[in-house]
Amino acid sequence: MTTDQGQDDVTTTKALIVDEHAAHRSALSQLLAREDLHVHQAETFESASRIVQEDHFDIVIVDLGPAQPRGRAGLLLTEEIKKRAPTTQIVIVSEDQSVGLIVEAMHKGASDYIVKSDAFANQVAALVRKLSRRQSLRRSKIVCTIGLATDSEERLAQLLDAGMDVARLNFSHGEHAWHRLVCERLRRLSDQVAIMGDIQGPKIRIGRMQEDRTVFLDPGATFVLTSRPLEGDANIVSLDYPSLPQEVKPGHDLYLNDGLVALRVEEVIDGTDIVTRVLHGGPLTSRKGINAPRVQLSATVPTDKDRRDIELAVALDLDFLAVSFVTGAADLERVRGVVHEAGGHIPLISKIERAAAIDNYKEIMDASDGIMVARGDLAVEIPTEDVPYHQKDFIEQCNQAGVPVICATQMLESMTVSPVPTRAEVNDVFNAILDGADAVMLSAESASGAYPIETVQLMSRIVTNAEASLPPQEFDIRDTAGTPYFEVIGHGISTMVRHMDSRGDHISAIVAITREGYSARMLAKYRPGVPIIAATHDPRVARQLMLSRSVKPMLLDNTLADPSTVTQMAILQALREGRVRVDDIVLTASGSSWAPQSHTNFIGLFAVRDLLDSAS
Ligand SMILES: Nc1ncnc2c1ncn2[C@@H]1O[C@H](COP(=O)(O)OP(=O)(O)OP(=O)(O)O)[C@@H](O)[C@H]1O
Ligand SMILES: CC(=O)C(=O)O
Repeated sequence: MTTDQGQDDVTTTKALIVDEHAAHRSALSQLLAREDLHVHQAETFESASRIVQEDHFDIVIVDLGPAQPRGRAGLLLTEEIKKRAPTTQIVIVSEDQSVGLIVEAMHKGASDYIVKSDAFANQVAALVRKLSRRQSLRRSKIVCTIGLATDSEERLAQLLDAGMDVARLNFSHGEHAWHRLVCERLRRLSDQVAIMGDIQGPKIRIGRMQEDRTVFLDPGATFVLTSRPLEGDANIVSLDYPSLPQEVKPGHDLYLNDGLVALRVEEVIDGTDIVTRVLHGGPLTSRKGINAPRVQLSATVPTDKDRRDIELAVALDLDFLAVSFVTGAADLERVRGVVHEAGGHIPLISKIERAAAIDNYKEIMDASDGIMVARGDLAVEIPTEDVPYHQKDFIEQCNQAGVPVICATQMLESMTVSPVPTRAEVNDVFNAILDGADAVMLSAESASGAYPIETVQLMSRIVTNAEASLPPQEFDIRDTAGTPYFEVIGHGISTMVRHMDSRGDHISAIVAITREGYSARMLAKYRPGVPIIAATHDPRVARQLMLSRSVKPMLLDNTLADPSTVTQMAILQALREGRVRVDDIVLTASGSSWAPQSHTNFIGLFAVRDLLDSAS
């Protein structure tokens, strides 16, 4: 049986089910078809062996059957497929839960082993969904703004397959019901994707144009911004910030639509209407933003709207909250207060988009859980040619401090209308990774563009290429002077990776056991140049690590145990999930059971094979 042939290349994962029971095959096929997989079936190992010689499968599910020697034949099939197609993921299903058989299956190359129970078909389907989002080699992260172009379940699934790590919901657009719906869809599709809410802050926007038309402002024309409610046209439009007429003065310049349109204030009439002259004309649509760089605005973050949006963010248990128009640490203090009042705890990402934020950058960074270089507004608030210098400087300071940093806006802007970006845009994404950004972000490209999936796929390829050009150790190992003494562990692990490399013994991953995510971030700060598998029991911590470069969160499927057992279980789980291989050498970082209050204080060095041998 084959599902609908997909229209594009993001829905072509192929799976083969090998099971002697027709009823089991058909039940599982139906479940997998819902995951948009192309599903084939084989009744016997012999027919499966023939099918895999003729066709490539991404995933093969092998039911070992009730007893030996059938099980043995299934393991031989596993070995044969792995030899022929090493990238094929094999899931073994069996009633036999003996450790010896499980270990042997892993040795033969199985990615996972599911013990048959009443719910096994659902378990297999969930695992296959996970495996089909192929383990990406990319270490830096991709943030996608969700909008009307991508809010369907189908599109969201395609964004995930294409490489979205964090979904951004911009509270400047859309009703609460819409944000709630998108969140529910995302959570249904993935327990790993992080969701970031973005509060508007004291951003001034124009109101609606009549029938949401696009109007054109001609240079030299008069244009009025009014606090009176009305539907806009090419002569006048309303404002969503009623005190602006009191706060501007003749001679002030106002920029609309990310600076595409510039207006000079001539006079204010009746305390409500700002009469302006159009300096640079251009198109204008409903709800576009206004920047007033020289105006001392009285509004601060959080606004009343922000408070309502924060309550929603807490109710939806969002993983990050981006805070617009931050000017100092006090703004973050107030936002944090509102988050706590609403009964939540959400890491805050400060958006750097005001001139004042540049002056107060250090205090903002120290008070933030992450930084976003929000180049859209920043390039209007300060001279556009000054932005690249600040981008590099902010990223460098974040890297030094171990604070995750996102580079945002217009990264592949031309792909909103074209399947091919400009050469300069490709360079921009590449260079942001060389600068050291943990994540790169898409705005209109993924929210309202014509090619959202293609844009994410391309961004992922550019990022992977950029990472390949980085030196194996991204930095000269940083000094730990001035940091807490336990950060020496992060420094030490990075040094060990480098030393092992110089001997020709490559470390393939660091497995870090992390309760609150701190140790994984601390390891990432020293940019060891290999994936950090952050093993945690807390799904929220796992999602909040999605923003940090090199950190690959892994939700532990075992229950709490002492730290050394958790480390062993974590390596075995990483092996089952295809994150490490049998021949790999891994470093581990964890706490100890006899100093449970301490931070990470144990480093381990393991050959994965030894661990398997001792478990058998
Ligand atoms: N929830 C949404 N619904 C509809 N369109 C959206 C949504 N989110 C974003 N968009 C569209 O994508 C464009 C770019 O998204 P982005 O989040 O950068 O918004 P913005 O309005 O430019 O700004 P800001 O980030 O300053 O709030 C928006 O101008 C809007 O047209
Ligand atoms: C992302 C955003 O808000 C900006 O670039 O202005």
